[in-house]
Amino acid sequence: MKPEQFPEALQPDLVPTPSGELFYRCLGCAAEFDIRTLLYTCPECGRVLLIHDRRFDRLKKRSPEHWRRLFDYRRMLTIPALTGIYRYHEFIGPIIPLDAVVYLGEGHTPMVMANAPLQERVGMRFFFKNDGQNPSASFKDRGMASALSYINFLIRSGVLSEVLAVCASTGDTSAAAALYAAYLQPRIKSAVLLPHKKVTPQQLSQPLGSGARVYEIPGVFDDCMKVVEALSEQYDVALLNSKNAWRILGQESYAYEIAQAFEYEMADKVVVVPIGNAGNITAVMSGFLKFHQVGLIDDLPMILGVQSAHADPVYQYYREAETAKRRFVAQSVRPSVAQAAMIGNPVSMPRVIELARHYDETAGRQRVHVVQVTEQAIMDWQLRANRNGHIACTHGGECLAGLAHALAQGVVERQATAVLDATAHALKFVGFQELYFENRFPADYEVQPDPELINAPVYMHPRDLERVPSPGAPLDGQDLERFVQAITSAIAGDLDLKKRS
Ligand SMILES: N[C@@H](CCOP(=O)(O)O)C(=O)O
Repeated sequence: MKPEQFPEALQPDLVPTPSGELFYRCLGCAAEFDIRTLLYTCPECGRVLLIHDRRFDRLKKRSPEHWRRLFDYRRMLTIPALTGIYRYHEFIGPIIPLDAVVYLGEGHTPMVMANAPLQERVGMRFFFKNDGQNPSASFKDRGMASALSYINFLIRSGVLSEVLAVCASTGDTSAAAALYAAYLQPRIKSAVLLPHKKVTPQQLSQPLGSGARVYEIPGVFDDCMKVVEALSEQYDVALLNSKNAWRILGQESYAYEIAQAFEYEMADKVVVVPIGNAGNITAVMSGFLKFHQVGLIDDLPMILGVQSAHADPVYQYYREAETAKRRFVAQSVRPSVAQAAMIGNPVSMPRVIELARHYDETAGRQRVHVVQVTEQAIMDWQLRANRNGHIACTHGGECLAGLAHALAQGVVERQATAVLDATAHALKFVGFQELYFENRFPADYEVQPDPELINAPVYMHPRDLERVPSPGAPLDGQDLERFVQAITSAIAGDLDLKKRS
């Protein structure tokens, strides 16, 4: 639909133009900094930053009803820049002109309702939101679309000319960073740091394919992150991890899409996210808070963060019930099937502490919870979900394990409806499925396969078959007939099929 075909009352606001006054604010000392500089930490005290809009209150001048209609009608526009996360332009990056927006197909991922048997097994109604259906097959694309649109904007405004973008990654971030950088080459190039042998082959293939410079280093993600921080402090590079507050803005779109999908009725909703570097839970809380501030939603949904017992620093922090006694302690992580979240020192922890406090305060009760699950539960629930028609990765399994656990503990009510973040596509983590099916998990993962969930291919090669086809050597005539009949009978026997009369 063309803008002039939309209702008149919406037309002036349909296609957003740059507005607002963004600035960085330090979470430590509250110092404020110009948005036109690439900043990741406070130059004064070294703490992380968040981006605020000095003119945010202008958004309250439009009624909630007007916003809802605007977002709904924007769905019908055919302008590429408004097709992805920038449908929520005013909330995500109002200073970015639409011609600087980088859109590679991210956002608006499907919410798939669990089928009846799976809902019954878990004990409540829930959906997976499949962020594995983003272009690089994970939720990180939301944040990269935002961070790279911002860099593109700086290049177009003449603030920057060439950019080397760097990130540390357990796999997904590097895939997304390399993809978006490749789209903007030659002005932007990327280099990614991965912990050697702690990234799946599928994830490793992604930045390689996009042409990034890929470094593998000893240690775990936290070590890569330290090097990337040092690089960004000492050299002119653009850090693309979620330490970069522009990443958080883009990932807020996940919350906006959920609110829109439920017609903004959030009172009885639970949003379940796995926690690794903690950028995602930060963005989800921040997104819902912004929509609440302008009255787009009346209630804040419950946020349920989930961590594996092998990498659970955030869970350990919140385990202490008394706020004043809580102390964050960075952890040394153990091998985890939720490998993307194998992080002992999440860079967004200060943001989580601040936003969770604000979230609970705004809701007037505890609305942010963090639970811990076992590696066994993650694998079992992931496979169970996929057997019921989902494409959840291990982190989707982690969310489902967390939901089942929270339900059993009474943290989540049975009448609620949950949305689980399937953060990446199952195919990225298929190696863990293989280890499970072949019962080959190294002992430190602490995973034993449930025989009911194991599956393996059946090789059909009847012994009495003298000739079988092979590539370049097909069968024909009677040989082909014998082959087809022998395999048909063998499969029918295995499946216990009754012959048609
Ligand atoms: N799970 C992440 C770790 C880095 O997270 P980020 O959101 O801070 O970039 C990954 O995929 O690399």
